[in-house]
Amino acid sequence: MKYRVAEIFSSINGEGPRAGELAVFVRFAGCNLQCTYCDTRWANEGGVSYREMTGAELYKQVLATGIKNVTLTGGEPLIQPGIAALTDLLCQDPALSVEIETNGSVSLKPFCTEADRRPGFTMDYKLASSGMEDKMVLANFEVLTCRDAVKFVVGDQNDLARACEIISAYGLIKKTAVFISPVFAHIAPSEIVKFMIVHQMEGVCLQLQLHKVIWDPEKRGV
Ligand SMILES: C[S@@+](CC[C@H](N)C(=O)[O-])C[C@H]1O[C@@H](n2cnc3c(N)ncnc32)[C@H](O)[C@@H]1O
Ligand SMILES: Nc1nc2[nH]cc(C(=O)O)c2c(=O)[nH]1
Ligand code: SF4
Ligand SMILES: [Mg+2]
Repeated sequence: MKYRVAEIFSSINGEGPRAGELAVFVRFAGCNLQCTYCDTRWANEGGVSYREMTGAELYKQVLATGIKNVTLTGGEPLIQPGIAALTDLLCQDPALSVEIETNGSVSLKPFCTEADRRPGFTMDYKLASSGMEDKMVLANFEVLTCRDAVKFVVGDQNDLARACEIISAYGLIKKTAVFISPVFAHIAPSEIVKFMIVHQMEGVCLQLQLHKVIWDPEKRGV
């Protein structure tokens, strides 16, 4: 089995439950969605250059970094054929902590098992401003646990109101970690905080993409 790898790099994780920690990123080529605001559109385009790598090659490269947190992202990692074999390979190593960034359109039921060792999922719930809300698999909320996270990337007040509604309707705070993050440069973080105060969004964590503060927001491989 070979995987289409658009880039591998070491950085600090700029998003999610392990924000600020060192992580090695594997970005797969290709996505099944087209979010209006996507900051990695280049990795989804037909002509993107990628390396075909086996699981063993990927594992070796991850080990060579000496970094213990591994983030599989994209593109959409869960549409890579044979992705479960790769997560099994990485997760059998007790020294590694594996996280998958996924877009909410793929069923997580086959992945969220009772197994001791499985990846943690950070699942986006795509809101109206992404143009992809109708693609969301709502049944995923039944299988996410405290090992996982749901992220709402909000572009406007309408998105904020919808995120608030979903969090409450599905009791997400009791089940899993919940993040709200602005579409970069589209909505002021202070507007989000104001909304959180007014709507008493206890247990929700505002998150800004750290790597876009540290480096040029357009820079790849960071
Ligand atoms: C590029 S996506 C790749 C993983 C997967 N396809 C997904 O959407 O979750 C990784 C994360 O970046 C976020 N993201 C993409 N473009 C963004 C932007 N312009 N501002 C803020 N977050 C963005 C996505 O919402 C997602 O949480
Ligand atoms: N530093 C850094 N952290 C990240 N966390 C999630 C990312 C992603 O694109 O999925 C990402 C990314 O692209 N860079
Ligand atoms: S699902 Fe993720 S990679 Fe795909 S278009 Fe949306 S943000 Fe970009
Ligand atoms: Mg990114």
